[in-house]
Amino acid sequence: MDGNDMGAGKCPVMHGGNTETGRTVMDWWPKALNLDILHQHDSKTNPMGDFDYREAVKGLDYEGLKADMKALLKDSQDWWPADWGHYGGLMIRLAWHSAGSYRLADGRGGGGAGNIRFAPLNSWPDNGNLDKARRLLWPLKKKYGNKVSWADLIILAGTMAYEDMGLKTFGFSFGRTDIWHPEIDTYWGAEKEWLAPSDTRYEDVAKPSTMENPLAAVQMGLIYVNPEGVNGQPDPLKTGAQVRETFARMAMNDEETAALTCGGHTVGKAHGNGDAGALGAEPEAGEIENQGFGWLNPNMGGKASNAVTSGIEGAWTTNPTKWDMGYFDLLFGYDWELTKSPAGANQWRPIDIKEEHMPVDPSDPTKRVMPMMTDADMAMKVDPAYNAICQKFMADPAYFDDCFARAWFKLTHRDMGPRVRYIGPDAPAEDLIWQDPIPAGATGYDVAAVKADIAKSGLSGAEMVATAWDSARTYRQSDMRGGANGARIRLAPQKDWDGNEPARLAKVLAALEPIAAKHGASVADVIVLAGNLGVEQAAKSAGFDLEVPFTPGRGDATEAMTDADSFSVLEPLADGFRNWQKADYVVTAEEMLLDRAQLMGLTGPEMTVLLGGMRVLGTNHGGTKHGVFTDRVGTLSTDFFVNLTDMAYKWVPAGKGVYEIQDRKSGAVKWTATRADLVFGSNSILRAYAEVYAQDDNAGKFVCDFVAAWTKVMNADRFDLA
Ligand code: HEM
Repeated sequence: MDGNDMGAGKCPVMHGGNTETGRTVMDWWPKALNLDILHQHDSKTNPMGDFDYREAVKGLDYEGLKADMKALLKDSQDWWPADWGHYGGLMIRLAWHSAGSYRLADGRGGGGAGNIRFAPLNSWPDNGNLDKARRLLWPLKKKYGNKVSWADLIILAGTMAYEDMGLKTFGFSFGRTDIWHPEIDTYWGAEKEWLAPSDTRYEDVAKPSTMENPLAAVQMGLIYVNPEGVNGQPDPLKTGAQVRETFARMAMNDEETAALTCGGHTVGKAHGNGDAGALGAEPEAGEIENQGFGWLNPNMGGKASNAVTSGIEGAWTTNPTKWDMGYFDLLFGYDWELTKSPAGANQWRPIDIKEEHMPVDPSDPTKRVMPMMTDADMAMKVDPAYNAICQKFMADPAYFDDCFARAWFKLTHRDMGPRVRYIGPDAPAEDLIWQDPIPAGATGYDVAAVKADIAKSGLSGAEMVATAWDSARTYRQSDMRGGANGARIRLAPQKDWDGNEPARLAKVLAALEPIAAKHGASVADVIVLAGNLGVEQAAKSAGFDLEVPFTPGRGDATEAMTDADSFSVLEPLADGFRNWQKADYVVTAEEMLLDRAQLMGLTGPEMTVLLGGMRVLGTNHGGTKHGVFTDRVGTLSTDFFVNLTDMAYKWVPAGKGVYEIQDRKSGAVKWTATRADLVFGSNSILRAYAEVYAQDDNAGKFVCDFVAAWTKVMNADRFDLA
């Protein structure tokens, strides 16, 4: 019998492969660790192979693309006609929704990778009709090809739209590399239903700060707030409070938030002139013949004014294709009353508006139509703090222009990391505090002499390794912040974080800072060099004479260059690698370990080898016994893996998150461990990795792999070398 012999009652179709996403082999155990988040964006899913986009874009005809973009914005297509013959509003919304998924808490989301091309973002209710915007851009993507990524093209489209409509922008950087499948590490919320009521993600929806972290949108499928009000109930004051919290979670203060909202709605319009219920499915659920288009509107009839997107209908200003002060003129020039759009959405209407203040119909310049405000726009007038900021903008339009231009630049560039990563002729040269600036460091000093002085400093190997690790571990690839470069570990707030053991840190810095000064090296370099020395000494006591690779040139940041508030989100609440944890976190130690490894850009084997190494180097927090798996602390041995897989021991729970490693025969407690340690024996994949390093023939491989992973962590933020 072969696979084609179908017995009675069996499915007549060959169906051997798991070809749908609805059920994966791991669905049986939804609580199992999702190690796949460490192995995304594999070269096998990338049609471009090892193509280096950030190099290729340097050969782009920048001015040609910008001119073509401005022409495209005004070239209305019959299949999706432009409002007033200008796609500016639509493209700005595309760029804003691309960038606006960024959240400060974990640095994930944002427009830096072109993820809006894929589900779920391509099908979020809030991203309605942005599929059209991307398809409109296709001719330019096709023409400029490999030299421009989708991610860059999308942000450029919004920025050129503003420029074309009259704003002097703050600049633009290329350099966003596309991904080729959706990120699987980003947590967008636990809801199973689009636009489920806000209450599911708040402890108390009346208190915006109680929204679940790291989320930054009030409902599943929205970019920020519900435009109709909290849970769809209009009340501008309450909506204003949610606007404040959601934008703060995107790293925006009140002034930036007001500038963005008012400047965002200075151009374009909302679409709700028809029956929202008539729209087809979102792109990911669409019929195959729709070719990736969603929200198909049977009543469009080739007319821009019939479009339905949010369900809200109308423009905010009299001249919606011009960068001007029109938003303030109408919002503050009239009183507003609640009304419903043709699609039934809650929105606000001006009372007794003068005919000449009404915008014209997007499809018919001879007809004037009502403008509108959303509940979030009304918040700009009703909320006292936003109102005061708007008064300042109205009194000084040049100030408003500058605030908006800077906030738009921050919105669209924040997740690109430091300024050294910017590419192209329009990248601004000014250092901005949110870029976490770091001055260039010295390279010409005598590295061997520095190391010799560190060796004489009296610091222990564990002290040196732990300090270098603490300095580097804040790095997150999600928005390329943190890391050892800048030596911000010696500044507030980092120097005072519990996890950095302030007393031990102060002692180590007091020993290393004079050495840095003596040799003209940065403290950042000397911290890493000390860690490398600690690793070399530990390898030597295991019988391996090696030198950890080192490249000088890190700089030292100052307090003035450090936005202390925005650094507080980088504080590790747990670090499974150092077996350190604050008692009251909700996810388990192994989940924290996995999350940190993903943010640091480590693979599963790298995470394994680093953890196993840290456990024998004696770097566990505060000298507690947890997680010391060896009788020869400070030797870079495979003891963690050997002991973990040794049947002479058994593992016994001994209180919250702590386990005793007992000798099976005598019952004596040999060591203690936490969940972050035990998962390397319990998870089937991690155990397979652990077994590799426990094998007799892999002690040398372990040391090599540890040094390679360590070097990767120490250099993760060296964008100056890229
Ligand atoms: C307070 C948060 C915000 C809310 C609740 C909000 C809500 C909305 C809604 C409901 C629409 C109508 C979509 C449609 O039906 O086509 C819209 C459109 C638009 N939004 Fe916002 N928005 C917010 C912030 C922003 C920001 C920060 C920007 C950019 C800086 C922006 C730029 C735009 C633009 C340009 C359009 C017009 C789109 C077009 O002409 O097709 N919005 N917004």
